Amino acid sequence: MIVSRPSDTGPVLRADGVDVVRDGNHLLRSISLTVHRGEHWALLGANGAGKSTLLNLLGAVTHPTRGIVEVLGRKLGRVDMRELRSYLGHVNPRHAPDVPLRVRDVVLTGLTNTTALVPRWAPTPEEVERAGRLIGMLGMSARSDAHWPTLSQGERGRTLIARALMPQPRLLLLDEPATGLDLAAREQLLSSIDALRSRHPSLATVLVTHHLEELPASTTHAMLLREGRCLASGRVDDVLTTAQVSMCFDHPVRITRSGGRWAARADRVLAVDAG
Ligand SMILES: Nc1ncnc2c1ncn2[C@@H]1O[C@H](COP(=O)(O)OP(=O)(O)OP(=O)(O)O)[C@@H](O)[C@H]1O
Repeated sequence: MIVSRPSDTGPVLRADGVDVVRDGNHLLRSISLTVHRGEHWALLGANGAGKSTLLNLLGAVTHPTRGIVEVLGRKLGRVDMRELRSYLGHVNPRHAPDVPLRVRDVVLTGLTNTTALVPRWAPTPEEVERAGRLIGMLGMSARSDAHWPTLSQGERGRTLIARALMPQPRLLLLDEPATGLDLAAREQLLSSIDALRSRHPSLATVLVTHHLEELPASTTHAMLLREGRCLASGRVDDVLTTAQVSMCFDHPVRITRSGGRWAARADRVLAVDAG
């Protein structure tokens, strides 16, 4: 079992020949992926493609059935998963505090990885200051005294990212962070993610989404999943092509990139041909 902080060198994540089988169903087949410092990966695929299953492996939540997964240089199966999880930030949009905490207290619970403030635990002045800086970076300073139930969904999302960053993780996992956000809230969130990445150049991130419009411009790499298999993986401009994304979603779409961001439009000519 590990007792020391994971090493700061080598790949942040490595999966090699990973299969996940649950109740006789193959949820992932032969998945391999290496994520280095400073890389920002997008995991894309249709409903049920296996994105959350893969993110749960990368977040040291579950074990693979076959193959190797190394998180921060530690091989799953040989480590204390709970301890390993304390070294990475995992933003789960379904997270909810047990009690109606204020934004800055929700962010501080990132240090204890709990849903409430731990009794008789107190953050250091440096930790309080860091929480304030992260709240500012995520554009939430004006709301830092607001209580969780009064926050909009977009404000909750940004609060949870600040919370996940409190332990100064080398790896941040984002599970559909823009789902349910209106246009302005989505754009604020994506700008915050871009700002975060440029201020922390050695941070690695993996972001799951169904929608190319929800990818921050700072995305560097992508993996397309279809029915549990990797269809394409590598540098983002090599992966997010019209042909590959159409195959991934089993629907003809045309992919464009402008101002760093992506858009997918149904390709009517191909759709008619396909029909
Ligand atoms: N414990 C389980 N036992 C059997 N099947 C499961 C189990 N967990 C997930 N699945 C199935 O595995 C497939 C992949 O699920 P997963 O949640 O990883 O997909 P996803 O790409 O994240 O989908 P979505 O975009 O809808 O969230 C789905 O068909 C799901 O129903």
